[in-house]
Amino acid sequence: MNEIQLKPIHRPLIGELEVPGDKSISHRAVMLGSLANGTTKVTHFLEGEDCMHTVEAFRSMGVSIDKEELTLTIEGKGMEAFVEPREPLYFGNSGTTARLMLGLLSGLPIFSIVYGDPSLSKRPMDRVTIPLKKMGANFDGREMGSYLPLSIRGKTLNSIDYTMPVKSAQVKSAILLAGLHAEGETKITEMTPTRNHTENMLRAFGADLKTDGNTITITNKQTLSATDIYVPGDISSAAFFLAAAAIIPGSELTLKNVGLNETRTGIIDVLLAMGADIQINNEQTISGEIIGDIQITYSPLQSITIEGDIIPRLIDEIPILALVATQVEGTTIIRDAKELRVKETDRITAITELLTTLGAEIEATEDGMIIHGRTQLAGGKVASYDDHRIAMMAVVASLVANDEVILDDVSSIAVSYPGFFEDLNKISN
Ligand SMILES: O=C(O)C1=C[C@@H](OP(=O)(O)O)[C@@H](O)[C@H](O)C1
Ligand SMILES: C=C(OP(=O)(O)O)C(=O)O
Repeated sequence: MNEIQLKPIHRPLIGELEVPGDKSISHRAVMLGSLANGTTKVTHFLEGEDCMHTVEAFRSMGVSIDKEELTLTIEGKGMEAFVEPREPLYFGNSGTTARLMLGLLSGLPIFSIVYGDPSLSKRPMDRVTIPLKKMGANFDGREMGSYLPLSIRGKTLNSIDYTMPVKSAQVKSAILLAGLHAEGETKITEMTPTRNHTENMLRAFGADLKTDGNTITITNKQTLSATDIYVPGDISSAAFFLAAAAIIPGSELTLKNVGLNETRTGIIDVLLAMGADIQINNEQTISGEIIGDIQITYSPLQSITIEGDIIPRLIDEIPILALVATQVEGTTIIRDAKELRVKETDRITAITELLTTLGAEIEATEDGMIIHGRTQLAGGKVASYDDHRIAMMAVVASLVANDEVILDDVSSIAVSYPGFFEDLNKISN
């Protein structure tokens, strides 16, 4: 255990930061770079534990991936060059690695066994194995292939026309990756748009992909061509500092080169709707993704209701938004977010228990939370539930608490934000 005592800071956050690379885009760059023909250079890669598990998986299948600081050089030789991994592939805590790799591995001509840490072993995999089995994929594992560990005997798949029952970019991406190697045309329809980084990056690698409303069609037998990828700053990491600046009077922060893909910017829309003072500068498009600088100046906020189609656009930011809600006037309602129950931990329970310990007025509902603001948070002893986003939320909570917060373990933060405390120090000293 890596317990930490966190003291309130009682001063504004001031300055400029460049947050680490986007986790979703980093995973996808390794996957597509490995499948492509030629050399792919990935810059501003996220060296968080989750993305490193993706890198290690491809190295175990014979792909040469060189890493120098935050630059990867991937020597892709197409899928025929993949070798059978000798050992089971370990995906740690990473749901994205697990779901996307199941799609990719089921269409490769190799046998593999995949597993993860205790948290990942509890997360549902049937949301991808059900549609992949419809494509002919061969899985075996507990409860008919619903949970890791799973074994996969890859083969040529059939295409499908699939309407997704869950709002999940991981499911969409798994089917798209399987569709790359399936016979014919694979069609996926989503009820609500989810993050579209797989689609953007497949296009950057030259794949033939059509989007018509909420339906995406991919044709088979595609050869991907290597291309260089710059990974924008992760808005899900930036969210912790945006939120901190939004609730600490006098704060003024600029977060540089953050990914602003509109399937991810729900946090900005919510903070603006609450009354935050946010400006976006220097917008540009690189490797098919919009990036820009986010400037935030503290201003008093009001409660709102967060529900419906915006939820997938801020799903990973709900822990930090719940903390913001404790610091604004009025009652904030979060609903339609049942997915939080199957993340690294049951995040609805984790958020509610943690913030209650610190004196917040918050109640859990089946698919969200109701939070009554504004409360002065107190100190206390809290648990991270081994979940990086809960741990970082607790750290931000400690900045506005009136006494010391003791957090049981901070090691999970390395999953998505290895330099989190260094970056916090840069703007809080
Ligand atoms: O595709 C991705 O990279 C991700 C999709 C989301 O999960 P779901 O697809 O399960 O909603 C998100 O919570 C996760 O952090 C990353
Ligand atoms: C849910 C998350 O990631 P994953 O599903 O990849 O574990 C997250 O980063 O908050």
